Amino acid sequence: MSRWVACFSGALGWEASERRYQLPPPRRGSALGREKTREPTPTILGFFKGMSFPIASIAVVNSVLFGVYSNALLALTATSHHERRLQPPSYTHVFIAGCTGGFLQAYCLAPFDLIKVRLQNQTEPRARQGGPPPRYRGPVHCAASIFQEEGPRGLFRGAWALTLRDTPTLGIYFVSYEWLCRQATPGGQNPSSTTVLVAGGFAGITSWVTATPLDVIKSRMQMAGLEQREYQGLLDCMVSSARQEGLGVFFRGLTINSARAFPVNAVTFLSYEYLLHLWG
Ligand SMILES: C[N+](C)(C)CCCC[C@H](N)C(=O)O
Repeated sequence: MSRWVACFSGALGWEASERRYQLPPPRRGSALGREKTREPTPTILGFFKGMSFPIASIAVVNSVLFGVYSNALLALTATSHHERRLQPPSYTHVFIAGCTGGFLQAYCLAPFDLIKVRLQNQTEPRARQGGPPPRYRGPVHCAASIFQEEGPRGLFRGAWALTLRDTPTLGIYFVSYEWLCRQATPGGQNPSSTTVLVAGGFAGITSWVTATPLDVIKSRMQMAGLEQREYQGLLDCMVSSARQEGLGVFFRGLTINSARAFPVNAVTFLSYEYLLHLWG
């Protein structure tokens, strides 16, 4: 039980905006014929658009990830968290446990992630006078509309790409974290808070670097239902994106993903370790 509770530490993670992944929007008419619409004044709040929902959902998702990971590691190694400092698990076991956690969390994450991507890509500003109302009024309305318009399976659009993105990369995530902690910690001792922060931060970067190509594809597939653009599947999305925009498309958002990954995952691992220590 304590292990699952500890996993709520993950509530600290959230994901950056997805707008960067989409194709550039079509130009709106020439300078002469351009409509005079009043754009709302940009505010700092724009950076937090659509964030309340991911923050709430990430608690559930990270609980599943860290809960499955630590229980899978327990089943594989038969050693508790405390015993592991003296009998460290093999990297193969860490990788398998991480992949298991990644695989299961991807399915819980899929509908939340889809709603987040759709809301973040909604470009109609709420405040525009006389403009079209936003397609989705909020997360619940978004979920209900997807369900109605695209069916229950619509809520799992892009879930395959998400599973492919998260299964191996979360294995890499936990292996990097373990490896970095072991490098900086004398045998048999617990890693210091600084080590946990730095190792967690770099583990986040490593896993996002490896996940970014499939992250781009996943987001495009999730938007496809809305944009009336159908891809035949994952491979078709990859090939057509690469054809139209070159191979660089697979690394779109890499810098921002990595910059965000360091603090988020540093704090996630610190709270995970701290809570396990408290209740483990
Ligand atoms: C596997 N992938 C790279 C997608 C995520 C890995 C880190 C998970 C963390 N919650 C975060 O959002 O950074």
